Amino acid sequence: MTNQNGWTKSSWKNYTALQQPNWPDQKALEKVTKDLALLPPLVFAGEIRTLKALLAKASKGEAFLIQGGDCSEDFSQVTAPTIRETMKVLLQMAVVMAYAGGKPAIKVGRIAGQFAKPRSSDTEIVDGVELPSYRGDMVNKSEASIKARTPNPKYILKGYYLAASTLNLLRAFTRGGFAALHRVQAWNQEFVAQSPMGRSYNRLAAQIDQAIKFMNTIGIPTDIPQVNQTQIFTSHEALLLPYEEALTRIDSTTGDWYDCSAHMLWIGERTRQVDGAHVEFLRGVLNPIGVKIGPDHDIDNIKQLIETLNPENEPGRLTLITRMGCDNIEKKLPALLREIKKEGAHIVWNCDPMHANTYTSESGHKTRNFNDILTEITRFFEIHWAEGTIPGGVHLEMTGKNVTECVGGARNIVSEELHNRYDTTCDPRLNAEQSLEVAFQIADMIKH
Ligand SMILES: O=C[C@H](O)[C@H](O)COP(=O)(O)O
Ligand SMILES: C=C(OP(=O)(O)O)C(=O)O
Ligand SMILES: [Mn+2]
Repeated sequence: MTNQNGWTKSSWKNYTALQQPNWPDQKALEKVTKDLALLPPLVFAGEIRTLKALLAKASKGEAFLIQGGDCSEDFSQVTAPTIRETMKVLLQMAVVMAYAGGKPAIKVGRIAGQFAKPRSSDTEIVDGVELPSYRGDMVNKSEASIKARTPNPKYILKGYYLAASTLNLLRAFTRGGFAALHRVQAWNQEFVAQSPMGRSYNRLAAQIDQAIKFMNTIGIPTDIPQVNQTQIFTSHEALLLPYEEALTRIDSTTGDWYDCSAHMLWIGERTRQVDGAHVEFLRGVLNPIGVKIGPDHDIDNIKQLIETLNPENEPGRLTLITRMGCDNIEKKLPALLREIKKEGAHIVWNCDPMHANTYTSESGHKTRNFNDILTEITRFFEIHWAEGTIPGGVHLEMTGKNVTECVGGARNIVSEELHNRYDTTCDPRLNAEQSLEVAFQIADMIKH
């Protein structure tokens, strides 16, 4: 079935798709995608439209987007504690934005499907042996052996089921009372509570608690969805196009196409070619779409991407996720903002302060420095203020766990400590305390 300009859910196949795994068994891949196409969608189109409406507010400065989660979700970490702790940090960050920053936060996880990774190189050398690179748990395993690194399409199906169970738990927590504002104090984790950030958070939580008690005292009902419930949306990089196609469905209520693998999908820095398969695929679904933009972008090319992905200039449809690096952002972002502003395009400008601030420590760990991350965020805000554009959100690699993957922060993790709890299978994440610290800093800026 075709919609505008020859798009179908398979038309991407006529274009070049970069960063696809070398599946050894094409027949097995086809079988998996056929099976997937018969399985239920993971999200409902109505929820996707709700997110788009919220993002339209972020594009006007009336809300702030917090998008965050693992670089690469790990199948073995799809457990209740891991999901709960990541969700708690997102809730904490959102409450800090809303209470200290005075702006409602839109919570979007890199969760329930962030299982496929683009890599700089097809192979890597581990202990002198050349192996295919790890490309995410939906593709191969991170262990260093030829067998583990061979792409296997059955992992796609496993990823679908794990995404479904993650979403199920998120819905239960956010709708079933766990995320109620009465419990704002309980979201602080033990290892964070004793830290400077944890103490600031506790003070803020106590004030919210008092406000709710006061409302109860004077007879304002607090047993209402605005207090009792919340919504966490899902997102991932739409990299594995056979998976995305299989979950792309017509919404029976409107007749429109949606990619029902997640509420929001983004296109990575490495796959955003205007004439590439990823752009072709995403232009035809009505979800909110993100595009990563690194320091080597060409402004005319970004204009073409905007025209292709959002020809109607619909607010909330397009989020541009800039990841320039703390040293490059002042050179690169102002001209981009100025030129796109001239076009009158409605954009949610989102700051990814992680991906251009990565380096390898002496110990051999891929890491990021907390100060570089904060510097990129601060400059992002300052540049937007100077250009008269709107800083709409932040995109973080983070976890609720007490990992030691990024150096710095209030506890000043040093590079010698990275090996203590370095659990990521791909890029280094902020831990719960470092994430909360970022939230307080942002809250200060969104009050502006
Ligand atoms: O998360 C993103 C990418 O997969 C990652 O940054 C690329 O890393 P690499 O250069 O180690 O392949
Ligand atoms: C691969 C990623 O980012 P980018 O496309 O910006 O490099 C990512 O977000 O993990
Ligand atoms: Mn990453």
